[in-house]
Amino acid sequence: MTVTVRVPAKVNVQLAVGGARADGFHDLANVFLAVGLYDTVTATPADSLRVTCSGPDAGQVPLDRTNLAARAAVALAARHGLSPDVHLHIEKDIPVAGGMAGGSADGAAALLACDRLWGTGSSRSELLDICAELGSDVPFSLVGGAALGTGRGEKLSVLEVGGAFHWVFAVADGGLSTPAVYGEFDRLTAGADVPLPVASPVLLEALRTGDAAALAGALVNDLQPAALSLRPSLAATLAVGAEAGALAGLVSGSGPTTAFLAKDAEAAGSVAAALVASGTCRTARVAQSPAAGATVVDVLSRD
Ligand SMILES: C[C@@](CO)(OP(=O)(O)O)[C@H](O)COP(=O)(O)OP(=O)(O)OC[C@H]1O[C@@H](n2ccc(N)nc2=O)[C@H](O)[C@@H]1O
Ligand SMILES: Nc1ncnc2c1ncn2[C@@H]1O[C@H](COP(=O)(O)OP(=O)(O)O)[C@@H](O)[C@H]1O
Repeated sequence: MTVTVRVPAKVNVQLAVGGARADGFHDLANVFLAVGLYDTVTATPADSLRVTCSGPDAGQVPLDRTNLAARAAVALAARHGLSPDVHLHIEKDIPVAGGMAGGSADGAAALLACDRLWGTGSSRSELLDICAELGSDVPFSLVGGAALGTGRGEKLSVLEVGGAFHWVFAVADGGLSTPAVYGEFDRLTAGADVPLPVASPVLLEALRTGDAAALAGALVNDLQPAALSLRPSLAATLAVGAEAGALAGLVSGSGPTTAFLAKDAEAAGSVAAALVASGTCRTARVAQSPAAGATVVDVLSRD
């Protein structure tokens, strides 16, 4: 049997970051929105655990047991006393180390694929527990749509979304390390009174009503100053998107991908063209949200 799962990227429409906790993590009010850029993970029985990856950025993806897809298989197998003998193939379309949760997406997808392949029949809440062990963003990749993540981002409450939003993502050269960006946030806020992170009622209402202009006015990312400090060239990308008519732009999560909200599909096309022409990013991608979470799209039986 072969099981294929499709899983979306995310953008953080609000990322409110509190002070560093004793365990090194930061409490968040993290409003996740899944966007229609997808990886697919295919799980096939094998003699041992093996990860392969295809796609233009495949060379940047680790293929050892640090890969989040491999870690997901190991975690599920351990819970059931199984050996994680599976071939996981990742077709990577989500930018790598770009603040779009591509690794987390592959973790959630592999978990769902292996659960189906091995017939382990995990409940939704068991799957979500394993996701949270794998990383703060992994539960959201399973759930998709839109959700508020509290704690370190792993405790989710699903949010209503009243319409489609049109995005442009400017993909930067190279990645940014998430711990390094949180570390820079700590350095920039040292000595300051960091407020408790809370979700913005205006932003939640804009999502609920599908109002792009209102959402644009409420977009906020507390990690943006840290990402800009580590990668000052992102300011030029943000300026190009604004001049090209985006309703608003911000750094996606820990970056360095920048995300621009557009009025409609046509406006998104012109913002993308302007970003590519400016030479301030490696490429630009258009995508809509919300998108469904990790979903089994194909099951092939051998017989
Ligand atoms: C910033 C965000 C926004 O959604 O995502 P990215 O933009 O990187 O995709 C997340 O908070 C990233 O989540 P994720 O990438 O799953 O992080 P984890 O593996 O759990 O943690 C990696 C490291 O990030 C830092 N970290 C992560 C989450 C959090 N709430 N506080 C933190 O300080 C810690 O240094 C931790 O060791
Ligand atoms: N399946 C995976 N896909 C991409 N990166 C992965 C994967 N598994 C582990 N990683 C590691 O996670 C790091 C962060 O990648 P990614 O999840 O794409 O970005 P971000 O955390 O910025 O959203 C990469 O640099 C890579 O070393």
